[in-house]
Amino acid sequence: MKVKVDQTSDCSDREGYADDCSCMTTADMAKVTGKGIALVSAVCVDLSLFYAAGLVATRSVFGHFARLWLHAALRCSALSAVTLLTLGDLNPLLIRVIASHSLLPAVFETGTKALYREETECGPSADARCWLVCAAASLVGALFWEISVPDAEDAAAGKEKKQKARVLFLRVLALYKPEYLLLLGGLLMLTLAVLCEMFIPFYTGRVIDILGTQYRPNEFVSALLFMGLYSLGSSFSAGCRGGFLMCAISAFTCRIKVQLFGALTRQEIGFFETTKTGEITSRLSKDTTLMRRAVCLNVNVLLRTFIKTLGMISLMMNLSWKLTFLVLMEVPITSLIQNIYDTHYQRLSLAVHDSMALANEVVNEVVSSIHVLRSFNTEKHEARRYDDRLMDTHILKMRQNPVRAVYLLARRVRSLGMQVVMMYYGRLFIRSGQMTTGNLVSFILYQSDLGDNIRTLTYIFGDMLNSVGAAGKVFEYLDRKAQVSMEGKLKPDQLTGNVVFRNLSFAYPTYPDKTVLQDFSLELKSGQMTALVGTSGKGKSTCVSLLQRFYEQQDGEILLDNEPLKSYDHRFLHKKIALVSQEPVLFSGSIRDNIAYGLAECSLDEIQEAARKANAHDFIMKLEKGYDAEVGEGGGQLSKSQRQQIAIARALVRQPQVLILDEITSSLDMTSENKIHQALASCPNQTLLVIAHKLRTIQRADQIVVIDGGRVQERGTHQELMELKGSYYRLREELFEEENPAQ
Ligand SMILES: Nc1ncnc2c1ncn2[C@@H]1O[C@H](COP(=O)(O)OP(=O)(O)OP(=O)(O)O)[C@@H](O)[C@H]1O
Repeated sequence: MKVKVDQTSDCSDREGYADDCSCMTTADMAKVTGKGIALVSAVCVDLSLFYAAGLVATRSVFGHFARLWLHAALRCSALSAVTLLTLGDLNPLLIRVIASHSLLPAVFETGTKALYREETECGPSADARCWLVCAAASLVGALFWEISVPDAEDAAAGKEKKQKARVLFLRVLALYKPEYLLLLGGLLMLTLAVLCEMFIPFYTGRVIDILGTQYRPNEFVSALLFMGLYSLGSSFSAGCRGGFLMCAISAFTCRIKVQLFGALTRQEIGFFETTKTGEITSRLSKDTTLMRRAVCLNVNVLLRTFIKTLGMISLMMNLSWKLTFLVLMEVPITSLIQNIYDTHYQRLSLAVHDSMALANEVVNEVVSSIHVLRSFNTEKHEARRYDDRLMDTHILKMRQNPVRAVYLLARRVRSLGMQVVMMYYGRLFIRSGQMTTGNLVSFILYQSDLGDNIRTLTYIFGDMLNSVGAAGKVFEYLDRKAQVSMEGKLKPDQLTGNVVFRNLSFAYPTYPDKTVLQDFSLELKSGQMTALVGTSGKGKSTCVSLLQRFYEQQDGEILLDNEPLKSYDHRFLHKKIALVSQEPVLFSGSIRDNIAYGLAECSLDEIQEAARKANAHDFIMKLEKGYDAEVGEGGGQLSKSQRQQIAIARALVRQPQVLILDEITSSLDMTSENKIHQALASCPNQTLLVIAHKLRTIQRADQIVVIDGGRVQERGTHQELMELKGSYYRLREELFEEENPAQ
C-alpha cells in the first residue's frame, strides 16, 4: 500500500517527464487485474449456482418453474453482489449482461414449455453447453445494444439525450394535431395493408403444396382466390395509406415552414449578422423536411415494418419454430452490419451534401456578380474554382463506393450462408415429416423479407434520431426570443415626433467590445430638420439604426414624445418613423406594390401624391404600364435614382411623424433633390433627420450635429458652427462635396 502511495505522489511531482508512462502502466495494470479477478470470481460463482440447480435436492423441494425462476433471481443477485464487491460499481452495460445471462435459461425454458410443451437442455438437466450459449447470447445482445444505442456509455448524458429526443418527438407529434384524422386514417390503412401482405407468401406455399400432392380443384381455387384478395386488399390499403400520409405531411410542412419563417423575420437584425444565411435557409428547407419525416414517414415505416416483422415471425413459427429460431439467430448480425454501414454512409453522404452546397455557392456568387467577373476578366479563375469544388465532391463520392461494396459483400455472404443453413435443415425437417415442401417455400419467402425488415428497422431507428435532431434545430429558432422586443403596446392618437437620445451607449453584437456610441445625448425637435455630420465610421448610421430599433442599446434610452421607444407598438412605430436608406431595396412586383409596401389599405390617390412629392410621378407615367409597371428583381429594371425616388415615395405615403433620410441625395440630381426638399418643407410638423455629404443639404438644417468618438462634439446652425471655428469648420473640406463660395 505504501509503495502505491509513493508512486502516486512521485507521478504527480514528475508531471511531464518520461517516467509518467510507467506510472500510467501501473495504474492500468491494477485496473486490468481488478477486472480479471472480477470476471473469474463471477464465472466461478455463476457456474457453481448453475450446476447446483441440477441437484435433485433442489428439484424435489420446489416445483419446476418456481425452481427455475428462483434460481435465475439467485444468480442475478449473486453476480451483481460479486461484481459490486470486486469492481466497486455496476454500470448499465454490466447490469444488462448479468440480467440477460441469468434470466435467459428460465425465459427460454418457460417459453418453450408454454408454446410447444417440450423441455430444453436449459431445463432441469442443465449442462455446460447451455451455460455457454446463454453467456454468448447475452454478450452478443449487450454488444448489439451498445452499438445501436450509443448513449449507453455515458449513462447520465445518454439519459438526458434520450429524454430530449423523446420530448422533441412528442412536440413534433403535438404539432401534427390538425392532421390527426389524416394520420389515423393512414395508420389504419397501414395496418390493413401489412396484414394483407403477410398472408400472400402463406398462400403461395399452399398452392405449391396442392400442386405437389393430389390435385384438389376446390382447395386450389380457394387458395388462389385468397391470394388474389389479399394482394388486392394490400395494394388498395397501401395506396390509401400513402395518400393520407402524404396529405398530412404536405399540410404539416407548409405550416411549420410558415411558422419558422415568421419566427425568423421577428428576430433582431443582430441575429442575421451573427447567423450565416446558409444556416437559416438550411433550417427552412432541409431541417423542416427532415423534421416532417420524424412522425409521418419514420413512424409509418417503423410501424409497418414492426407489425410485418411480428406477423411474419408468428407465421414462420407456425411453419417451423425450430427453423424460425435458427433464422432469428442472424438478426443481431444483420443489425450490426446495417448499423455500421449506415453510420459510415450517412457521414459520407453528409460530407457530399455539404461539398455540393459549396459548389452551388460558387455558382450563386458568380451569377450574382457577373459584371465584376467580366470587368476583372476572372472567368477562367472562377471556372477553376468551380472545378475544384466539384472535384472535392467527386472524391467524396468515390470514397462512398468501397464502403458500399464491402457492405453489399457482407450482406450477400450473410444471406447466402443463412440460405445454405436453412436449406440443409429444411431438407432434414421435410425428410423427418416436420414440414412440407410448400411450408419450406413459404418459409423461404418470409425469411428473405425478414432480413429486409430488420435492415429497415435498424436504419429507421437511426434516421428517426436524425429527424428528431433536425426538429430540435427548428424548435431552437421557433422558441428563440428576439433580443429587441416587439411587445410594446403604445399607440397614441397624437404624436408630436420629439425624439431624445439620452446617455446612449452601444456596441454591435458582432463586436461587443468595440463601443460605437458612448454616453450619446441628442434631441431631435419636432418640426425641425437635424443634420448628422462626421467623418466615415463615426456612428451616424448607427444612430439611425437605433432609432429604427434594429438593435437594442446597452445603456441609456431613446424617447419619442417622452415615452421609451420600446413601449410603442411595433407596427405603429414603423408607420410613424420612416427611413429612406442609402441603398434603396425594392421587391419584385409593380411600382404601386412597392410604394404601398406594408400598408394594407392604401388608395392609388395616396400613392400618386407620395410619388409626386418624391418627384417620381412624371417618370412613372412615362412607363408603358404606369404604376402597374414591374420593377424587376431588386428593382433592376429602374435606374438608381428612380429606385431612390420610389423608396422616398414609399416612406412619404405613410405620412411619418419622423422621417430619416440616410444619404439619399448622393444618387439624385439637383432638380430632384430640390423638389423633394420643397415637398418635405410642406410638412411643417415633421421631424427630419438627415445624413448627407452635400453642403447645400446640410445648410438647410435647423440643427447640425457633429459626431466624433461616439459623442456629440458640436451642435448648432451652419452659421453658428462656422463662427465657432471648431470641428465643423475644420472638417468642412473633408466632409462636404461642394464648396460654398459665400464662405
Ligand atoms: N453591423 C455592424 N456590425 C458591426 N460593426 C458595425 C456595423 N455597422 C457599422 N459598424 C461599425 O460601427 C462604426 C460606426 O458605423 P456607422 O455606419 O454608424 O458610421 P457612419 O458614421 O454612418 O459612417 P459612413 O459615413 O461611412 O456611413 C464603424 O466603425 C463601423 O465599422
